[in-house]
Amino acid sequence: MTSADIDFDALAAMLAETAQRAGQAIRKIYAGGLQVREKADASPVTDADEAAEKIILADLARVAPNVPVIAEEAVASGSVPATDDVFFLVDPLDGTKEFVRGTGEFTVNIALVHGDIPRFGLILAPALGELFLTIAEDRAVRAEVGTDTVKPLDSVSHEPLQTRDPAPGRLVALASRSHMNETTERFLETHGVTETFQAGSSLKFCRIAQGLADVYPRLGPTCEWDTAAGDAILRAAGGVVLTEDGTPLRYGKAEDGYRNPGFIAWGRQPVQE
Ligand SMILES: Nc1ncnc2c1ncn2[C@@H]1O[C@H](COP(=O)(O)O)[C@@H](OP(=O)(O)O)[C@H]1O
Ligand SMILES: [Mg+2]
Repeated sequence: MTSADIDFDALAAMLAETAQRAGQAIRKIYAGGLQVREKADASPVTDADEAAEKIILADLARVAPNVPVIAEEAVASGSVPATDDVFFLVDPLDGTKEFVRGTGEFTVNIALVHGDIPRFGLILAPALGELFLTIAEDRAVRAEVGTDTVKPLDSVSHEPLQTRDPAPGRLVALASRSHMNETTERFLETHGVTETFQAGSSLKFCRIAQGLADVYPRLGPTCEWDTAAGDAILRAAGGVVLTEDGTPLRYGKAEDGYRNPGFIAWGRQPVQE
C-alpha cells in the first residue's frame, strides 16, 4: 500500500470523530478520579491512555486493516509490529503529566507516515475542544469542536493554519513545561528568542502552525508518536521540523525504537547562518 491508495478526506472525516470519542473516554476517566501508574521508562500512564488507544486502534483496524500501527501504549507493552513504507503513529494521550496535573494541555495524536515523512496529522485537545488536522498535503486547519458531543468534521467551521514571518532577533519560543533542560535554555539564549512560553504536549506544534509563536526547540528525547501529527500539521501550515544538523526529522526509525533525536520546530525555514 502507498499513501496514494488512501482517501485522505475520508480518513480526516473518520479520525476526527474517532479522536473526539477517544477524548470523551479520557475526560470520563478523569472525572472518575485518576490512578496514575509508572511505565518501565518511569513515565506516567493512566487508564485514560489505554482506553483512548483502544478506541483509536479499533477504528484504524476497520478503515485501514493492512496498515501497521505503532501506538505508544502497545509499544510499552512490547507490541511493535514491523513497519513498511506506510504506517500510522498513535499517541492516545500526549502530555500525560499535564493531564495528571489538570492543566488541559494534553492531546490525542494520530499520524500517517509515508516514505519517512508524516503526510497526515490530527491533534485533538479534548479539554480545550480544539482540533487541528491536515486536509491536504499543503493545507491544515483548526476547528472548534467543543467538549460536549462528537461533532462531524463537516458540521464545524474551519480556520486555515498558516505560520507567521518571524521578527529577526525577537523570536517567540515555546518549550516543554515538564522537560526543560540546559541545552534548550542555551538554544533560547543564542537564537534571538526574547520571549518563551511553556506548554505541554504536541499543542506546541499547533500554536506555531497558528502563527502564535516562531520556534519550539526540543533538545531532549521524544518518540515518533509524540511528534508525527504535529510535524505533519506544521509542515502543511508552512513550517519545518529539523534535527540539529539542519535536516528534516525522519520517521520509521524502527532500529532506534522509534525514538527521535533532538529537533527544532520552526514556523518558517530558518535562514542558514
Ligand atoms: N526520556 C524520554 N524518552 C522518550 N520520550 C520522552 C522522554 N521524556 C519525555 N518524553 C516524551 O515527551 C512527551 C511529553 O512532552 P511535553 O513535555 O512537551 O508535554 C511525553 O509524551 P507522553 O505524555 O505521551 O508520554 C514523552 O513521550
Ligand atoms: Mg507523547
